[in-house]
This record gives sequence, structure tokens and C-alpha cells, in this order.
Amino acid sequence: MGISEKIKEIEDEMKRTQKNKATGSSLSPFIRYIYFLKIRDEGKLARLRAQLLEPGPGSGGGGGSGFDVSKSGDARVSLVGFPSVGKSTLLGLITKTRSEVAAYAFTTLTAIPGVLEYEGAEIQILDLPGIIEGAAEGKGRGRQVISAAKTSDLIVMVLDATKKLEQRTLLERELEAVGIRLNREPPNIYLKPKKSGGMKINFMSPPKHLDEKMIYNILRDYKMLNAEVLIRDENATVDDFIDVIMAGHRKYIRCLYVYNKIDCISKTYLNQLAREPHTVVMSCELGLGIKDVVDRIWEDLRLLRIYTKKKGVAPDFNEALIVRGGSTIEDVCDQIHRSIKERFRYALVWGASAKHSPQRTGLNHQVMEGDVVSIFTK
Ligand SMILES: Nc1nc2c(ncn2[C@@H]2O[C@H](COP(=O)(O)OP(=O)(O)OP(=O)(O)O)[C@@H](O)[C@H]2O)c(=O)[nH]1
Ligand SMILES: [K+]
Ligand SMILES: [Mg+2]
Repeated sequence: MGISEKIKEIEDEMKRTQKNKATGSSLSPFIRYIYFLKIRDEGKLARLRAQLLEPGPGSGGGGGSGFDVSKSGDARVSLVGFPSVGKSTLLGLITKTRSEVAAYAFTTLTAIPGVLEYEGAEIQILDLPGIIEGAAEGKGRGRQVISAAKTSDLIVMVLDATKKLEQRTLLERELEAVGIRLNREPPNIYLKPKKSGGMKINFMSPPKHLDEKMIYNILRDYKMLNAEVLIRDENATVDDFIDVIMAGHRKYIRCLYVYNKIDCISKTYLNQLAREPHTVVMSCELGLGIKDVVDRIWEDLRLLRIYTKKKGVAPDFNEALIVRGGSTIEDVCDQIHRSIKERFRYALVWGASAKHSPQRTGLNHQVMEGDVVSIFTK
């Protein structure tokens, strides 16, 4: 019998025992026995499902390319967490997609995309298999899960409020290990490799954790013998400097920590969790805090709604263009049509980014939330 069939058999058995449990309430020793069987089988089931996630022989440690789900909508959000914290339950609550929910670990075996609609924006939400410690080294499908997370605009780390606080640090470490940097900006260090000329190392002000010799040695370790360096941040560390050298393999992603199952913890503890930075608390079971989670996802994505206006007509506020924070008129043009930029003459901008309304601008003008834009072409 293959693993899939074994799993099916145990699942069927569990469904049967669950039914027995519901009808035989007076037979308490019997119920206890059934319950014991169920718990034992859940353990077995979790182990089998974990095996199903193990990379096959010769597949190179879990694969590093993520799942075959194409990006769609205005942004991508990944649900990352240990098994059974409630990732699939959350997906079901905020999108129309149903991903299987169950009490045993590794219920979800692949990436399941759903769409969260938020005031005119379409946000892709990826429900992912649970990851375990050692995921970054290829344990289970961990590497694949983390690769998928690396492609997202925001990571929602789903945590079980009834479990130890260390779970968060453990997960962060797994993500760090593959070059993901959570809620951090790239270090303020300028590094330019050169063909010749040796090392030129400069500081804006004396750094506290670095000196010229250290930088020189690190660069040599990475086989960079000619480079120009300017450390702009006095708090920069060796790790920061290595991140700059490895910039191509680093990804700076915002992370929202979501503690689920608050129906099972004390009020005091709940308040403590809720005060942590970048954190929201919820109970999928009771439907508590779900709207907060959705609002925070939107805020943390930092997307902007821009409205276009045709000459002589009022803007259509029902139809927003969604662009990323920091976008320019050029990005707005690209969002409307690929070729519009080539025929661009100027834009008129009304709203928060305009010095006066309307402001006549070029392609470089940065837009802000709620701006109204008219594009004039040749
Ligand atoms: N008490 C409580 N249980 C919850 C809550 N949300 C989800 N659950 C339960 O937690 C279990 C796991 O839920 P799933 O949504 O399957 O968890 P998951 O993170 O997708 O799990 P995997 O796919 O196995 O990694 C299920 O039995 C849910 O009913 C909650 O807010 N409170
Ligand atoms: K589960
Ligand atoms: Mg799941």
C-alpha cells in the first residue's frame, strides 16, 4: 500500500470513530478509548503526511523553485506557518477559495491560491503547506514553501497563540536562512565592484561595529579585490555588509505576525500579544479580528489607488488603478497600457501629491493615495 492509500484508510477510520463519538455519549470508557485511538492515529497520520512532503531521492533537497502558481492580481501575500496553525482556515475566511482544513498536521500539501478583494484591488493570497524546523535545509517541502514566500509582496506569518513564543523566532530563522529579511530596509551601504584600482573604503561617520580592516577582509573572502565602498550607517554590522555583497540573493519583505486561536488563551496574554509590533490577533473559530487582519494586509502592502480622468469628464471613482507605494506617473502609464509612455507629453495631477491642483508633471512625478491623473499624449 502506498502512502496516499494508507492516509486515506486512516482518514476514513477517523471519520468513522468521530461518528461513534457523537452517538455514544453514555459509554464514557468506550468514548475515551475511541478518543485515544483517534489521537494516536492523528500522530500516525501527521507522520505519514510529512513523508508525503519529503523530497524523493535525487530531487535535490526539496527543490528551491516554489510552487507552480502564477502571480495574479495587484499583489501576492503568502501564508507561512507551522502545521495546523489555521492558514487554510484563514484563506477560507478572506477569499472564496476553499482549502482543506483539518486537525492533523500537513493537511495542505501544495500552494492554494485565493483572491482577496479589497476596495477595488485584487490581492492573491497563497495558502502554503506548513513548514517545520530545518525547512531551509530542505526538510519536508520547506524549501519550496520558503521559495514561494520569497516571491510575495507580504508574508503573513500565522502563529498559534496557544503555542510557545519561540515558534516565531524559529520561523524567522528559517526565512532568514534563505536570504529573506523581514520588516527591514536594505542596509545603507554603497558597494560598487570595479575591474581595477583596488579597494576604496569610506565612512560617513565612524561605524560602531565595522572598521576598514574588517571590510577589506570580508571583501577578500568574497573574492572582491577591486571595489568602492561607502558606509553611510554608523550602526551597520558585518551581517549588513555581507547582505550588501549578497544583494542579489536578499529579499526585503514586510511581515505581518498573525496570532490565531485567541479563543484558547487568557485576556492578559492576548493583550500582551496584541501589543507586539507588526502583530494582529484573531480567532478564525469565533470570527474575531479577521477584519483587522485584512485591513492590516492592505496597509502593509502599501498599495495606492489612483483614479484617471478624461478631459472634460469627472473622474470615475469606482474604477481605481492599483500601483505600488513610491510609484511615478511612468508606472501609472504602464498600468494603463504598455505603449502609452512612448506617446506621453505631460500629466495633470490633482490630489495629495500635487503642489497645486492640477499640477502639470512629467513621467518622474511620484503619485500618492487617491490622486487623480490625466495623461496627455501626442
Ligand atoms: N481553537 C481554534 N481552532 C482553530 C482556529 N482556527 C483554526 N482552528 C483549527 O485548527 C486546525 C488546523 O486548521 P488548518 O486551517 O487546517 O491549519 P493549517 O495551518 O492550514 O494546517 P496545515 O495545512 O496542516 O499546515 C483545524 O482543526 C481548525 O479547525 C481558531 O481560531 N481557534
Ligand atoms: K491542519
Ligand atoms: Mg492548510
